Amino acid sequence: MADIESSFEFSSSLTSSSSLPPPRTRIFKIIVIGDSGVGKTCLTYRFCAGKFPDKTEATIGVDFRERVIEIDGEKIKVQLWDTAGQERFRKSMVQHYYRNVHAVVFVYDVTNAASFQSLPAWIEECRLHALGQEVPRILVGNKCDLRHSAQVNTDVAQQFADTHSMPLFETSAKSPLGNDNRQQCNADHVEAIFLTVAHKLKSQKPLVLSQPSSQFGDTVTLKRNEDEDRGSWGCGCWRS
Ligand SMILES: Nc1nc2c(ncn2[C@@H]2O[C@H](COP(=O)(O)OP(=O)(O)OP(=O)(O)O)[C@@H](O)[C@H]2O)c(=O)[nH]1
Repeated sequence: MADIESSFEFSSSLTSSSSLPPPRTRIFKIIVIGDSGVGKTCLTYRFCAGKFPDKTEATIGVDFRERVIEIDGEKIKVQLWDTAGQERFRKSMVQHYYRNVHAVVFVYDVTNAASFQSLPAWIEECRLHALGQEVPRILVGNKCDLRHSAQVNTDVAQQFADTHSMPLFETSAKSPLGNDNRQQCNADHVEAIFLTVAHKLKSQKPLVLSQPSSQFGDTVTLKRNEDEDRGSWGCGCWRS
């Protein structure tokens, strides 16, 4: 079984002067994987910085971006790990990606059939690192602003997503009104996709403290109950 853990970060600035437990921020680690060039950097940048990046270069190893969001009054840090798609830039880092992962986002490029065909290999790589169906996973078809050049049919993608028990989201990290856009494409999905994952993670069963913190200011790790809910999303495919 995958090691599904949730980290809590304690605010050290508030710990010394008060006997009350310090405020804490749950951290959800979400890894974003898929072939090189499918738009992982652009998707994560869009969610964390709110815009499409001016220019990107191939990711080397891993980048991570964070954004704090509030759900039902609780502050949650969404940590997106943007992994390198190119094998030569992945080798040394792979072990680090897969530790303490709360959710996986698989990305393909709707204009690149090969990136869709690579998905089983990415799923297998996750499985080999103990990230199977018990970990929330979603499938994202990116670059739907280039729909006229699409090579991956939505129905085929949906079938694949169903087979692997994942919700499918087709979206664009780029503006829906970009030059190449002929059909309205809901880029707000980028926001909604990651928020959906965060809601899903937050709504999972309460956490049980498994490792006591010796000092406030440390990051402690909480482990989930063994019998937690598995894989039910209650949300379907979002298409533009
Ligand atoms: N039209 C369009 N182009 C996009 C979109 N998302 C990304 N791109 C472009 O696709 C190219 C690759 O994007 P990246 O985000 O760097 O791809 P990546 O998956 O992070 O690539 P690696 O770091 O090599 O794994 C860049 O030229 C982006 O501008 C999109 O939604 N629409």
